[in-house]
Amino acid sequence: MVSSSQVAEHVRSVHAIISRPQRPSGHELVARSWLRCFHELALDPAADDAPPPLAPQAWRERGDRLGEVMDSAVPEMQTLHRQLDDPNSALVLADAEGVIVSIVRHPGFAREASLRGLVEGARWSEEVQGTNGIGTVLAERHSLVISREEHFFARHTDMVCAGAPIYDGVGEVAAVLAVCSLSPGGARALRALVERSARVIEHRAFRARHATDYIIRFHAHAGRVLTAVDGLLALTPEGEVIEANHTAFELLSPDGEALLGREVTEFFGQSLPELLSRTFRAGFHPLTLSMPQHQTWYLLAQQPARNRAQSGARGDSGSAAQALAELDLGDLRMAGNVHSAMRILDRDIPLLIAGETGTGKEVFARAFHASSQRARGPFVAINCASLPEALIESELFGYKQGAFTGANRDGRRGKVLQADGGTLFLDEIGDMPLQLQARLLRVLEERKVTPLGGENAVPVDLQLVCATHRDLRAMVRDGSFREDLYYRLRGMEVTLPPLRERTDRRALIERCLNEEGAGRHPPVRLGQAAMQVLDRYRWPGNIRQLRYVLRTLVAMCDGGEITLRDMPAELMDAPEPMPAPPVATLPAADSHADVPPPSPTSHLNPLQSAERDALLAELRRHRWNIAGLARELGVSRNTVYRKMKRLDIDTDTQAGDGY
Ligand SMILES: Nc1ncnc2c1ncn2[C@@H]1O[C@H](COP(=O)(O)OP(=O)(O)OP(=O)(O)O)[C@@H](O)[C@H]1O
Repeated sequence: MVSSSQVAEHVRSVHAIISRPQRPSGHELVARSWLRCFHELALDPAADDAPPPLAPQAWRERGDRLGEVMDSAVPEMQTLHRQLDDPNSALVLADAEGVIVSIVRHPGFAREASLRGLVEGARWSEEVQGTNGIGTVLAERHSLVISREEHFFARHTDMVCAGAPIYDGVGEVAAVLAVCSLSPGGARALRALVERSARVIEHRAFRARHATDYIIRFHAHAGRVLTAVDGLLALTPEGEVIEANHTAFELLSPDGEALLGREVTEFFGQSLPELLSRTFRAGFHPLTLSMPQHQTWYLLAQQPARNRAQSGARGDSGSAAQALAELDLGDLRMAGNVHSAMRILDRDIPLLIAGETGTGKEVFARAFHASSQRARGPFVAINCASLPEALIESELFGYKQGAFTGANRDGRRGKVLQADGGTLFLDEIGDMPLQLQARLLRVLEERKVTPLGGENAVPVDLQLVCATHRDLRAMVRDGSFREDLYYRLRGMEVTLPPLRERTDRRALIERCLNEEGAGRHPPVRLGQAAMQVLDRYRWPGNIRQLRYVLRTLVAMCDGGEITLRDMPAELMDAPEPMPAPPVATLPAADSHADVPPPSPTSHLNPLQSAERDALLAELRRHRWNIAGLARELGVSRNTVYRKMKRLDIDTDTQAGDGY
């Protein structure tokens, strides 16, 4: 806590700044806030008490009023909290009046947090808490960091607080996401992380709120379309703007001119139906629109994720299509796939999922089913590659009693009929024998099944989803797959990217780790260097292999953290480094803070760089005591020196480190 001499010192510096006519440049924002606190709000910097927090019912109601923002914030806050990995911090969501409605913190920080008023129901507006990373964000309407002595109240001067606004669809601040930390360092990085998470929350909330509206996603930079920082417009079927996200306001209305209620043609020179059909023809890749004033927009028009009738019928407005949406972790191609699949939900169009083994084709099929109106019906999966050819037919179409020798006496319904009212998932469809392809085609065309040995065709109503890792088009060309069936199956085709090409790999690794480590106390985390190795590995077995590796790591992990030393040798010795991903995932809002300086070690391959980072981290942990590190690793000092040499770590590096 802050001592009385520090309080006196702080009060003196507050008075010095607010009474000075000329304020030091670079601190205008803080000085402005101090002036507000002192003159307009008549606050005393030495005051050391705050009003009690609101009663639980009152702050819970405020949280409920945030609706989709609250729903989207909860999982994102958990992810950010894990990423920050700071036991002395609290991550909070406050409403537009600065009242904390949700908080995530380490259990060990609970007492410190409540001593500082970082509890649900506490109000952190400037009126109550002076200059701070929540109230000052509300006053200034942009993300910022309030660091230690920049707080108005002396009682907060041992804290760093970074906050970012979350906007609603009409350009107003709906909430603030903030992290308050007692740990030293990293304020700029904190701000970038909080800002990015705020954008993710805002984006998800916007899309959930407008699941039944037409959406335009756009940006002036091609790489930002379909990320959490693109512009979003929600439109009526006539193409009128209903709501816009903050980026859209910034891009289309930089001077604050009206945006809502205007027609989309005014901005992009084309009507909504034109944009929709061009997007469709472009295979759901962003269009390039060159405007007369030399402005170029990259844009994608999307149909409603759900139609209104469906949303009513499901009666779970927020969560429909959720299972599919959850597969979108930021990779451009996955986002496109999810979007394409959403478009055909409940429209009786077969889905064909292509992709290497282990890329999540079955997971995608299940999510498609779970997001549809058939979610309560059966999901029936059959792997055409794992069944003997002779059995596929009876497995699929069933048989009447006594149809063939060895058949069950009572007959069998077959998978197709079992899937009635639900989804039939035919995995490895490329392995289906030609003669059965003809039968399947007939079922799809007639929507009726005749079991083996039976006479009467039984009507069936199902959604068909097929998957393959083969090149079906080539199979059609060489005659091993029926062309008519191929076109019948691929009403919509999505290709899942291999893990090594996904730009959201880290998020996916985090997600799989959470699932594999569910229920572990303390939760298992990945150290930075270990994450880097996983991120850069080639993953020939894709997500399936990733899950096996994580499962083993979790099982073997004694403490709470998986480190480089726990990594299996095949990952460390991988011969080929990962190629750089094709597009950036989420450009951080504070992009300057994130641009790394040119590396003196750029001749190292990514795996070597990961090794270098890990060794550097270990050296720092040992304050560059090589003998100590060697002892801990159980190797000779010479081995450490050799490794340092090979990885370009020398005493200059140490000097740059400040040791
Ligand atoms: N988005 C995801 N999040 C978490 N785990 C996933 C995801 N996608 C796939 N997985 C995991 O990866 C593994 C492989 O997934 P799945 O069986 O769907 O792949 P597949 O492409 O159908 O494989 P195959 O072609 O070999 O049948 C499973 O353990 C699954 O849980």
